Parts: sequence; structure tokens; C-alpha cells
Amino acid sequence: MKKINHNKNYATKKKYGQNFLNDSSLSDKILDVASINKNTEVLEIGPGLGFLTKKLITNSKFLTSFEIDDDLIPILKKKFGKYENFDLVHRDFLEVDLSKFLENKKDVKVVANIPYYITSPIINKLIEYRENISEIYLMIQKEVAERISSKPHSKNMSLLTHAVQFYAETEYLFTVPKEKFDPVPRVDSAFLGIKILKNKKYESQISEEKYFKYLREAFSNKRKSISNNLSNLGFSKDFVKECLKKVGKTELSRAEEFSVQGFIDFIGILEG
Ligand SMILES: C[S@@+](CC[C@H](N)C(=O)[O-])C[C@H]1O[C@@H](n2cnc3c(N)ncnc32)[C@H](O)[C@@H]1O
Repeated sequence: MKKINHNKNYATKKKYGQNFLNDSSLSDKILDVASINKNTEVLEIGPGLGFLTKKLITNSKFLTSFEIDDDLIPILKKKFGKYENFDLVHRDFLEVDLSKFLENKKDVKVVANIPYYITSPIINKLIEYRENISEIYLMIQKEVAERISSKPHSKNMSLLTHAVQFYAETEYLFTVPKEKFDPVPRVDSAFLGIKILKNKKYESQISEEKYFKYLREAFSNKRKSISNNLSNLGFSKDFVKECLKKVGKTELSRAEEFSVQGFIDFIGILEG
């Protein structure tokens, strides 16, 4: 246990990524951009001291919150135990079998200020449940939000960008300065929206396995061109250069120039 959060007289734990929001105007803004209403079923990861929890309970149909920290459970139970549309799950979110909570549910939304040390595993896990979850709204580290929501040609385009944009539309919603957290972290944050694509827009065109096999190689060395990187898959550089021209790229094109659709088209040309 490290620093004391003087407002709440609670000793925050760094190991659980505990930086609690302290500006109450933010909770309204978050509920507003996530369009939460009385018909919405919501999941929250890491309620902490309940900064978002009360508003989520009173404005949604049902809230399920997952909290790992033993010390927070009695506090949360005391504050919110009386609400019938609230389920507090005392578990490590990454270990939980989510299907139990999402069975027969559609269009569930996730709204959370998550522990940043497990941002990618949390997003990957939520995307796995895309049949049941339609929208994901997360407070995360600003640079990671920029990366996930970046557009082709940006230096921020990465494997992670594709790992999310293959399944979802992403939107950088707003920046949150580090002073809005207690204790104050080293980095600024941002609120990110992830909307699962309808009708499996890209998954219907190509298998995940094939897409990510090519993508991993394309990004294997960011300083090298695609024609260099794809030689690992047995393609000659000249052949890859020809294919690049066919999709309107140049010989020196790099992986970060591609959108998801552009990369699917490129794989189609490569495979003939
Ligand atoms: C950044 S704090 C956010 C707290 C609160 N939502 C807020 O905005 O003030 C992250 C929360 O996630 C919890 N947490 C950390 N790792 C977790 C895990 N693996 N599963 C569930 N909760 C976790 C922490 O204990 C903490 O309450």
C-alpha cells in the first residue's frame, strides 16, 4: 500500500493501477458520450471507490462491476449493496468467465476507468465477446488511445490499432489531464470509444488467422518497407512491390500506411 488518497481516507494500491478520478463533472460527461440510459446493460471493470458506479447504477438497466481489491469490496457493498440492479463481482477481470455474465445478452456496453497495466488484455477480452458487447468506453493512457484510434499514414498506426480496428470503429473522445486523478499519475489520459462493427464487416471478408498472420509480418520491423518484411512469408521482394503498386502504394510503402480494408485488399492481391 502506498499513497493515501486524502479525500477518501483510503490507501491506494499501485499494484492494481489505482488512480481514482476526482472531478465529478467527468462522470456526467462519460455517461453522456456513452449514451447510457435505462435500457442499457453495463459492465464496469475496476469500480474503485465508486466514482462512476453510482451514476451507472442509477442511469442504466443493470450494472455488473468487477473489482479485484479485497479492501474495496466492503466499501462498495456498503455504498451500493442496496441497489437491485447492481452485481459486484469480487474477481480478477482477466480470470473471470465472462460468458456467465453475458449469456443471452445483446448490446451490452462497457464503461470503465481501467487499470492501465492491463489495457491490451482487457480490450482483447472484451472484443472476444463482441456477440454480446456492442460498445466499449474506456479511460486509458493518452498515447495508447491515440494509437488505437489512429488513421492510416499516422506514425501511431500499429499492430494494436489493427487488433482493434479489425473488429470495431474507434473514436478518441476527449483528453483527461493527469491532475484529474488521485494520486496524480505520470501520464495524461484519454477517453476512448470502441464500437463493434455491424455485420462483421471485415471478418466476413477474411479469417482473423490469415489477416493477423500477414499483419504481424508487415509490422515485424517498423523501419523496413513491407516488401522487406513480407519476405519472411516466402514472397520475393519484387513480387511484393508489384502487388503494392496494384493497390496504389509504392515500393517503399510501410505497414502504417494501410487501413484495415486496404490491407485486406492487399492480401487478396498477394494471394492471387
Ligand atoms: C484506475 S482505477 C479506477 C477506479 C474508479 N473506477 C475511478 O475511476 O475512480 C482501476 C480499478 O481497477 C481495479 N483493478 C485492478 N486490476 C483489476 C483486475 N485485474 N480486475 C478487476 N479490477 C481490477 C483497481 O483495484 C481499481 O479499483
